Amino acid sequence: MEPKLEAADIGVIGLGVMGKNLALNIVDNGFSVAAFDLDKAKVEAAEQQAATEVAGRETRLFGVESLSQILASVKAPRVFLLSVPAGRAVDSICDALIEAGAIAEDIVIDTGNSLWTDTVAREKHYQGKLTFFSSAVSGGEVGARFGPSLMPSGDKKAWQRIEPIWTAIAAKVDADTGLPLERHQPGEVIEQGEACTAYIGPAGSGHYVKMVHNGIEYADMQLICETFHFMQTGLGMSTVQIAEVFERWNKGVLNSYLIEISAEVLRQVDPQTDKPLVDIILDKAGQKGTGLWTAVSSLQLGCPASTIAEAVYARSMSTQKTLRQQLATSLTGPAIAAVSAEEQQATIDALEAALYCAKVTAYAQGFQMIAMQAKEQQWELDYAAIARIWRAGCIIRAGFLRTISDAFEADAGIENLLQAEGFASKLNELQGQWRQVVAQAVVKGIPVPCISSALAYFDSLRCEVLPANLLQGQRDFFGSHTFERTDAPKGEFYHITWSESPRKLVKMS
Ligand SMILES: NC(=O)C1=CN([C@@H]2O[C@H](COP(=O)(O)OP(=O)(O)OC[C@H]3O[C@@H](n4cnc5c(N)ncnc54)[C@H](OP(=O)(O)O)[C@@H]3O)[C@@H](O)[C@H]2O)C=CC1
Ligand SMILES: O=C(CO)[C@H](O)[C@H](O)COP(=O)(O)O
Repeated sequence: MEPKLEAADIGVIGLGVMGKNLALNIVDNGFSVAAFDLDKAKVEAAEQQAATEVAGRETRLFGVESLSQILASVKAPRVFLLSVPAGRAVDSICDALIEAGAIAEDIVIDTGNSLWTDTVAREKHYQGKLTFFSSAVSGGEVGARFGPSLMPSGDKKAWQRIEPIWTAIAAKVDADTGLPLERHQPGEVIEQGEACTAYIGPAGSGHYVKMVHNGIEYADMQLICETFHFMQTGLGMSTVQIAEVFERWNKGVLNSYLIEISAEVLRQVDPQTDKPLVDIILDKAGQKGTGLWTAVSSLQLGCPASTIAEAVYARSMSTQKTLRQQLATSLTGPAIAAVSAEEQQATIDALEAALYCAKVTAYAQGFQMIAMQAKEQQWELDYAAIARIWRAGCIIRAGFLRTISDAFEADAGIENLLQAEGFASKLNELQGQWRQVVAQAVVKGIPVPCISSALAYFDSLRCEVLPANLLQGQRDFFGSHTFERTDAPKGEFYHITWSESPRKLVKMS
């Protein structure tokens, strides 16, 4: 590999699933790329693909053998895109770049799923040595190749420098319809439409937004899985019949990438056994941490995100396979009776309504978390823009993100999406079917942790008075923790002298 010094518009470091495809996407859009990976074979594969996949195209991707070579191969002011596993690899590359001669003006963009607090720390740590910038990416392999959703944050000058590349490679949506303008072929470019990227805010904010995106992704996926499980075990439907239901749902309010791919997965036959692939896939879910980080952050913020947290627990529960296998024989549940065709259809309709309502709660929880964190960190975020850049390219892209961006455009100050008229009226209308699904699941003994916790979230938000009054009484009883009164100003605290007789009310200072 002969480095072409001072030639490339950008250097890409890490040519795995995401890095290679982002590099090829950048090339499609007319920019030149110097590419590096620890694994030489990956560099050669990327070079080969860039050189051959579009007939007659001038090659704009060339590989380099070291970080020193990549530094020598990118036009100043230099920009480097990192696509490596979150954690130590990010720091080891930054440190090695500095040792190899990187300077403060060089921009290093971390596109991995890094923990947002690490990003905040890195921006500070590398100040004066290089410009550490971050841009979370969503869209998986195909998104990276043909148009991801990009969530950049950090130094504004760095953003001005990279914006043209980001705008070019991001997914696009039609400005009038809000629908994705998709491309599927190497070499294809979409210049019109709105790009699914927008400067999010100061360092860490983009990774926080991406983390919550993934939390919503966990919830969305688990909710779909619960409807699948209900149809399979409660309604006795085959995987192909359920795929047909998902295909129908994808044409309605549930229109989304995750519904679309769920239907495809259900239609897939295992090449080895000719059985539905889903029946062969072991029911133990993996996770890399972003959903868990979202759940932890919600607890730290005191922002209820129970639908998201239940989705993380559902993955953990799935991994307890041996325990479940043992208990499946000793813990009994109700027998599930066969249902009539009419009952089956009514239940499928109710499941569609329940899935829609529960999905809205996951987005409401996610957006409220982002707003609460923004307040704590003093980030000024544009929530409508965040919803807009999720309309295409990312894993949670869905028709209804337009309703979310419309809601924030109408009132940027809403605290929770359930305050938006469009969502409130829809959930009010559909809640009967949502309740029916949860009730039937309980009667039949089918676990629906996310759908049911979402309903509890909805019902809690509807409750003007929650039993936290009794709870405060309990706390005061055993620990003199005090309570506020409904008939006194907020911030005044009272205590009952529980162990005295007669008990007295004491106003605390
Ligand atoms: N896959 C996905 O759908 C998405 C992934 N992400 C995030 O993007 C990042 C990359 O993910 P993905 O592409 O899937 O991961 P991969 O494991 O496929 O790719 C990572 C690449 O980085 C290389 N690498 C690791 N350390 C170094 C280093 N020190 N110097 C140079 N190269 C290095 C690896 O090489 P080697 O294999 O030889 O170690 C590998 O080729 C992760 O943070 C991930 O969380 C974000 C959105 C979606
Ligand atoms: O960021 C992503 C999509 O938006 C990745 O696909 C994510 O890594 C998937 O997470 P997990 O492995 O925990 O399911």
